[in-house]
Amino acid sequence: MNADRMNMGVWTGRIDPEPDSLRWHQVIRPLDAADSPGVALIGFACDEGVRHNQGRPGAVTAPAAIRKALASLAWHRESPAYDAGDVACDNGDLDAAQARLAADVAVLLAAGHFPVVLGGGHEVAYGSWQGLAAYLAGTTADIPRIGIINFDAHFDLRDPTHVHSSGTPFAQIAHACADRGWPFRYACLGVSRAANTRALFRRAADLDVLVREDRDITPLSLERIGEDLDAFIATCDHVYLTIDLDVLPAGEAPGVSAPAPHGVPLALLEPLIERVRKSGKLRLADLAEHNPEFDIDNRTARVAARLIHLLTLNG
Ligand SMILES: N=CN[C@@H](CCC(=O)O)C(=O)O
Ligand SMILES: [Mn+2]
Ligand SMILES: [Mn+2]
Repeated sequence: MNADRMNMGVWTGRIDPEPDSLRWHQVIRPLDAADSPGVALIGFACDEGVRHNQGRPGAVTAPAAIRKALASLAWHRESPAYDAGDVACDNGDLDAAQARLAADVAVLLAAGHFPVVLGGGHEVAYGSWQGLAAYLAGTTADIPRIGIINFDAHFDLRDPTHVHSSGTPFAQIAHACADRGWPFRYACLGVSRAANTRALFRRAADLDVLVREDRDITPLSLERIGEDLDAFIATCDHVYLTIDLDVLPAGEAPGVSAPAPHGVPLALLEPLIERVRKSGKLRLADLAEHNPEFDIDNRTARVAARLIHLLTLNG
């Protein structure tokens, strides 16, 4: 494993004296103590891509902030949870950091774990996806149909020709799929029309991306959008879920590089994420763009922790 920065000391919190009152910090163990498959958290302590994308750096400390928020949440799982430590971005070499994350994600998948990657800027996605791709390439002769479901205010489909950043991961994945002769199946939900240029909308259309804008995700449309998501998932063999926390309204997630004036509230996001989890095809998830420097009362870290709790509820 490339992840080395391990600090189990972050896993502390309240301890209730009554029985059956466990919290994450009392249950989670270091990965090297793993004896059976479970959830494996791995941090991507990197905001180099945010820097390359003219954003506000700070996401490098997000993995620790998210672990801290998760530590005190109630434990409702049956199978174990492990902390695999952090992959860091050394000497600003983003491509190398993504490759090291990918290698670790592939190892975790091969061991039967459900990896949840704690970004980091959204450049984490290129590392996460490469890990799933490497694992699948090594285990099946068939061409894998990977569905990427991104909850995000942004497409992150910028042209990666000149710079690799937090704004380019899905364009990089599209190129990687084309090189391999694999289909590129991408759904981006929560997109802000105001925050994405016409060029990006055109690229999304050219790539046949399933797009739902932030303002179109309402209590009334939720069921229909859920059905659209189910139909998308039905065309895929494996799902990679990536959640950019800037999809949430700025009031719910202030601690991000690019806070959303509109956003999609957690109350609408959760039922959609539940559908993804219940599909039985979810292999890998990550959370991106948390920036603790701009958080207010750990709101964003708490939302991230709650989403991890939701994603791992029935394991
Ligand atoms: N991962 C973030 N991507 C956004 C950032 C937008 C911004 O910084 O305003 C993007 O490139 O569009
Ligand atoms: Mn975003
Ligand atoms: Mn993003």
